[in-house]
Amino acid sequence: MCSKFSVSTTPCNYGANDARFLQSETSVARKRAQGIKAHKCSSSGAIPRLSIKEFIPHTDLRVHEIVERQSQANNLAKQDACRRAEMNPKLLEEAYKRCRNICSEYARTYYLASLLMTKQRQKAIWAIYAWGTRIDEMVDGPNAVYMSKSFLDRWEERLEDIFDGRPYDILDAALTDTVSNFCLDIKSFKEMIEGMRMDTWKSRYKNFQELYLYCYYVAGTTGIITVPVMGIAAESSVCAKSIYNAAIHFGIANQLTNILRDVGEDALRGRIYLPQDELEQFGLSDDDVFARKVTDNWIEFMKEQIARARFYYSLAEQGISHLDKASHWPVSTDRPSHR
Ligand SMILES: CC(C)=CCC/C(C)=C/CC/C(C)=C/CC/C(C)=C/[C@@H]1[C@@H](COP(=O)(O)OP(=O)(O)O)[C@]1(C)CC/C=C(\C)CC/C=C(\C)CCC=C(C)C
Repeated sequence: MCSKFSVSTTPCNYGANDARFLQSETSVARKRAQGIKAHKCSSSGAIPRLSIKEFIPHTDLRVHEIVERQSQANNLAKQDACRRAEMNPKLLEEAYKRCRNICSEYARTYYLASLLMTKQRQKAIWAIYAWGTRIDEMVDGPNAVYMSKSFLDRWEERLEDIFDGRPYDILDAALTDTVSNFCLDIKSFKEMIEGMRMDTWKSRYKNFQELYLYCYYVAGTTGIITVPVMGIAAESSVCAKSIYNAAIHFGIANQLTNILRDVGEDALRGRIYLPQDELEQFGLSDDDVFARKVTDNWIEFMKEQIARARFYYSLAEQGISHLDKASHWPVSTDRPSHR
């Protein structure tokens, strides 16, 4: 039984609560815009303002379609028609133990957050993390030079097998169990692989729209995958789509934070995950990034990028209160407390 899968079936014909939810998103945007003061650049006069408060509509990302699919899975769960993977309990115990070890070793913060969750949810987070970080390592890790299209194609085949109840290895077995426990949909996992594919051919982002799409693929998808695990509060009256949108924003905020944290490390691999047009507006170029010189322009540029990441955290914030109560604390601890 997929009893933990609790996507609200509230239709998305925006009611009063949704209107309030969306309205407050725009008022956060407005406040954010007011909060950014014009400042002077030491070398070239006034520093440009970036449109960090601009919404990137999710229309093209087919979030609606994903929410629909998850809701259908939920209905299957209610009829107990969800495909169950039968696996040896001892093997599963070992599988989750290994996923837990990976999560605690590679992602201390996420791991600590997971310890605040119910047992079934924490196991799911470990399995999702272990799967995601393995592809991330293939694309970003020391063996990334050997990465090829066929490798990722193979990973996608393995994903299909996970969802068909035929895991390839013991870590995949944990994910097979998780996707059947929570009736997760395969689409967002496939999109995450798509984001990893982008990493194999793209190392520059013309503007924020392009970077946003990348962040959606690699991290927004994590938000979508995690919502059914965290559960939507039974008493929540906003439509599921707004909660999924908040979860996407949460993933994007986390990814933007990672990008800003790792600028130097990424540059060593020839990658710059910063909008090229915005670098240019601040009088900066790829060479400045590679030179790792902290100039006044760089500091001002980074301040704007940090403000944008915070903006996405603020968009995500309200969504947290619509999750199952037991998930509020663990998810809240997973974002920076300093605003
Ligand atoms: C609550 C909780 C602890 C959830 C975490 C689950 C998780 C972290 C899964 C990540 C899976 C993963 C590794 C995917 C590969 C793609 C990738 C690298 C994504 C980046 C994660 C950073 O991981 P790490 O720091 O190990 O990466 P580096 O080694 O530094 O490259 C991401 C930044 C994505 C993180 C995404 C989230 C934290 C979103 C979680 C969403 C929710 C909990 C839903 C919240 C719901 C609402 C309504 C707000």
